[in-house]
Amino acid sequence: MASKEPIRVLVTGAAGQIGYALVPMIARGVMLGADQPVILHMLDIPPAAEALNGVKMELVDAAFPLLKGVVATTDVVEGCTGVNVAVMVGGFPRKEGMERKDVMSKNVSIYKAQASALEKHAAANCKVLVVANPANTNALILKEFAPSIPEKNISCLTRLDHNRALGQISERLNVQVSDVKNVIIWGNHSSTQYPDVNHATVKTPAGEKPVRELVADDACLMIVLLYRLNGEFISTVQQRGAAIIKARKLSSALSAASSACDHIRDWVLGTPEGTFVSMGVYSDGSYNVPAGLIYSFPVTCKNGEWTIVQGLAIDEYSRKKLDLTADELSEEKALAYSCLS
Ligand SMILES: NC(=O)C1=CN([C@@H]2O[C@H](COP(=O)(O)OP(=O)(O)OC[C@H]3O[C@@H](n4cnc5c(N)ncnc54)[C@H](O)[C@@H]3O)[C@@H](O)[C@H]2O)C=CC1
Ligand SMILES: O=C([O-])CC(=O)C(=O)O
Repeated sequence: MASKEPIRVLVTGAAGQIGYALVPMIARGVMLGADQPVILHMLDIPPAAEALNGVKMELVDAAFPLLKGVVATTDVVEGCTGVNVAVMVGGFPRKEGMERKDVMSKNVSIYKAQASALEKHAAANCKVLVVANPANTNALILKEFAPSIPEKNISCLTRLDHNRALGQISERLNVQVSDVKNVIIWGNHSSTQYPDVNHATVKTPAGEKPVRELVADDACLMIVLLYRLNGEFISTVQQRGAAIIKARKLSSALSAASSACDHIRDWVLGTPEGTFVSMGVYSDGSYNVPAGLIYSFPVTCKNGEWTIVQGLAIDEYSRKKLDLTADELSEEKALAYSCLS
């Protein structure tokens, strides 16, 4: 069988800690499939050039059969040229004493410049995933400054939060994580996100059961667990990033890299029948979320396109949570725009 044409994948911030976990996953076929050759484009800034070259040396040393080439560069045009998939991990982190506006203003200028480079030099129909925080708003800026890239092609990562929610349910109900599905992360990749289990199910010997029904199977456990699903469960997922930083003294990296692979794999190759995943995408007003925000929704993917899952019942408690995180995104949007003027 003739081998497939390589797909060019850009990773920005490739010399950083997520980059270091992500590039070997891509080179091994975790992101695009075990039969899909790839050419990696790794972009970072000049102070990281030597470290970036070290990562390139290790990629050569690992002799990945699917890896057909590596471009390691600090030149944004070279980095973006011809790429089919762009994973934007590079950004300006918040440092001690900095205000939110200072961080936003640095990231707005980075994402404005990279948007223009992608628009001019990436392959037609390039799919973009923004990982760097504030992920939703960086993606929105990228969309605004790359008007010729279809808005359907620009997304941000909330799959890590989605996977964290699956992991928490698996641990709490003592079931395999692969048997849990259809949790939803609504909104911002921040502590206002709403991890929603109302539509989640677990595969059991008796068929698929709603998580809430499973919990309710045991009347004694019901009150405790329902309380936890609406309280502790939500705050654990919302605060998981901070808990990892506390434990590792560094933010999540392997789980972020793995979730970025899940996000792109499902987007390109499709979600399994009956399964939805969470992606930060451009809101069209579904679920009365204001249009024009990059907001995390439940989606299914087919033929390289995502579609927001429609018609899910939203109770009063959930409605408030959906609105709260939308309000935060509207504020972030206004802050980002104020940095542009
Ligand atoms: N959406 C999500 O679920 C998650 C997002 N993050 C975010 O991902 C980002 C990266 O995290 P880490 O890899 O841990 O950070 P890191 O600091 O280890 O690496 C960031 C890299 O980006 C590079 N960089 C900075 N400005 C750049 C630019 N203009 N162009 C290209 N590269 C640039 C830096 O030189 C550095 O090598 C952070 O913003 C972090 O907050 C982290 C975990 C989860
Ligand atoms: O909180 C952070 O800085 C990293 C992050 O986004 C996460 O782990 O979800």
